[in-house]
Amino acid sequence: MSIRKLAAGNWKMNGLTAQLTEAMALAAAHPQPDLDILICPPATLLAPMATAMTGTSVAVGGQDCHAAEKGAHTGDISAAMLSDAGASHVILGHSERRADHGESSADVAAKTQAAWAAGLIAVVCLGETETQRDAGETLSVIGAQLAESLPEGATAENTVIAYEPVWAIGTGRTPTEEQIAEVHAFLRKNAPDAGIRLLYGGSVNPKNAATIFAIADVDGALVGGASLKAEDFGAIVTALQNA
Ligand SMILES: O=C(CO)COP(=O)(O)O
Repeated sequence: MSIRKLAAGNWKMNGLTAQLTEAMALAAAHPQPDLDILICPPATLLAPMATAMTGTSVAVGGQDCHAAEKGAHTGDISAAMLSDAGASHVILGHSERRADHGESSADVAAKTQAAWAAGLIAVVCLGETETQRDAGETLSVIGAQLAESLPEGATAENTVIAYEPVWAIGTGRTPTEEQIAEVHAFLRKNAPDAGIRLLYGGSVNPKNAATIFAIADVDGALVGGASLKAEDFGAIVTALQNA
């Protein structure tokens, strides 16, 4: 089975209007890529970025949504609102949200349902902490997160899974190729649909991208810091295209 690759950027809490030019430069540099490109900017930039990316190769996504359709949830954003602003995807269960906002895998599953109901593709994040890896618990942690974060009905069309070891995020440290291969093989075998795209995330940069993309069952990347600059993210897109 051939799986279409996905280069996804997570801008996290970075980016003002002036940085829309980075997305525009990325789109201009990759007019007809043989893969999917996604940028998930902060919510404030969703609508203007979606407008700027209309007719380009770059899709736009949110970084979180509420599990409820609407209502009295000050400061939150519903999946329908993301879609209305031009998003096609939403990142859910990022470790920063699990840590900063106490999100459980059950919360992530409820948000995933909400995303699907609004027609969004859910990019569901999983990953072990360094303590868990050191204790030899990586696959059991990933297995539990996978089972509990994905509701019934996950398919290659509505879901992407991102493996992001917590200790590799923003640290410049990456797992060994064997460690990434082991988790991705586990995810391929245990995901509800073998066609679900499996992204690796955590300190991906233009220098290590080609090595990471050569690993079996890595269908792309979820890139943080290096997705903020068109030049860096563009080099990662090119590495994925050439993998
Ligand atoms: O958390 C990440 C993407 O969601 C990875 O972040 P960095 O690429 O900055 O390590």
